[in-house]
Amino acid sequence: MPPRHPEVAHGQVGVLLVNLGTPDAPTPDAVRRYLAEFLSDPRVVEIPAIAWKPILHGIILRTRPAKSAHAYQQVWTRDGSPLAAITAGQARALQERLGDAARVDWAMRYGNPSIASRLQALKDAGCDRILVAPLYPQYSGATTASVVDKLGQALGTMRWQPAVRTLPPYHDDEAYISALEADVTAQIGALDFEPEMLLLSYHGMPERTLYLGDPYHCHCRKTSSLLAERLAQRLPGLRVETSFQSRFGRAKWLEPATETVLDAEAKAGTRRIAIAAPGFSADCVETLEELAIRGREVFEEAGGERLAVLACLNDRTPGMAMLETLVRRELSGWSGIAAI
Ligand SMILES: C=CC1=C(C)c2cc3[nH]c(cc4nc(cc5[nH]c(cc1n2)c(C)c5CCC(=O)O)C(CCC(=O)O)=C4C)c(C)c3C=C
Ligand SMILES: [Fe+2]
Ligand SMILES: [Fe+2]
Repeated sequence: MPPRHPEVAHGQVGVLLVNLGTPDAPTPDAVRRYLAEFLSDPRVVEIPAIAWKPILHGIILRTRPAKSAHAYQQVWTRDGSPLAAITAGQARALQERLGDAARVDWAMRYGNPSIASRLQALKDAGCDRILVAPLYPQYSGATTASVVDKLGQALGTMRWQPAVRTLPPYHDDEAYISALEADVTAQIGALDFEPEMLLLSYHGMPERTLYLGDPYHCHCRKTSSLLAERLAQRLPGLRVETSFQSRFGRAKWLEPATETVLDAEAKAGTRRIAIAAPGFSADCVETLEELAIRGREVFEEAGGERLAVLACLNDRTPGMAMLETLVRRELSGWSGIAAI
């Protein structure tokens, strides 16, 4: 084969947005495939494989897919899984904002489209400098680090690698806090009732990870305190609390649990609550089903009257302006792209 280097496109900058991943269809089979990959990641379940595999294949993958498929069916859209549809929308919106400065694509850590396939696609399109942006504001080993692990594996198969850098966590970034402040304030202002309390619900993690040095819990708390400080000016009198949702498995998870707070607040007389999920860049089964359907049931059964589950930043203006700022900052210095 003659050398093909001179003909190969190069000199472009790429941006790869990465989120968690989602099943290809809301069916038990597709959910089983997705969960098998997700829950085999040692960053997610930190139990030695020899002990975990029999539990995963013997119990979890026999029982959970049907239950989870039911949850996915309730939130599935014409464009597929909300998480995938919104992430694709974020990539389109960011491409519009960046224009010729960079080529934007998106991938999922588990399932499709894979990090390896979109990394290669960017490389084939001439991107020899690529920013990989895990869309997790708060760092955790199970999310941010797992994306970087998978990126490393993909690079390990490439003869001619692009130069890469990764977006750092942005839990306390001025651009992120301002986007949340603007978005939450606007959404609460548009409600037909006045909430007594704003609950900031983050995805949970096993509590043990906190003692092992994972900064996730501290990052969540920091986001909450920075946002609460801003909201105290904009919405005085609104009580802001933090909780952790989506408990999985038997170990102790970060507390307080979102469900427990909704139940206890209603029983203590709180009638009107708004929930925001600042740790999720895009609405997904965890916000649309767990919070907006099951959370509402818990709150109403305990005597609560109004529950508003606010939308995530998604691909609307405040969130996209934030992403543009974060990405331009990382790209500045690459091909003369200016930071803003
Ligand atoms: C935003 C940060 C997330 C952290 C931290 C996280 C940790 C974590 N998750 C599980 C188990 C499950 N998570 C599931 C769904 C899910 N998780 C996140 C994000 C974080 N997870 C998102 C965005 C989603 C939604 C995916 C979608 O398709 O919409 C699920 C699957 C759904 C279900 O069966 O309930 C599981 C399982 C663990 C064990 C963990 C930390 C160790
Ligand atoms: Fe999760
Ligand atoms: Fe969940």
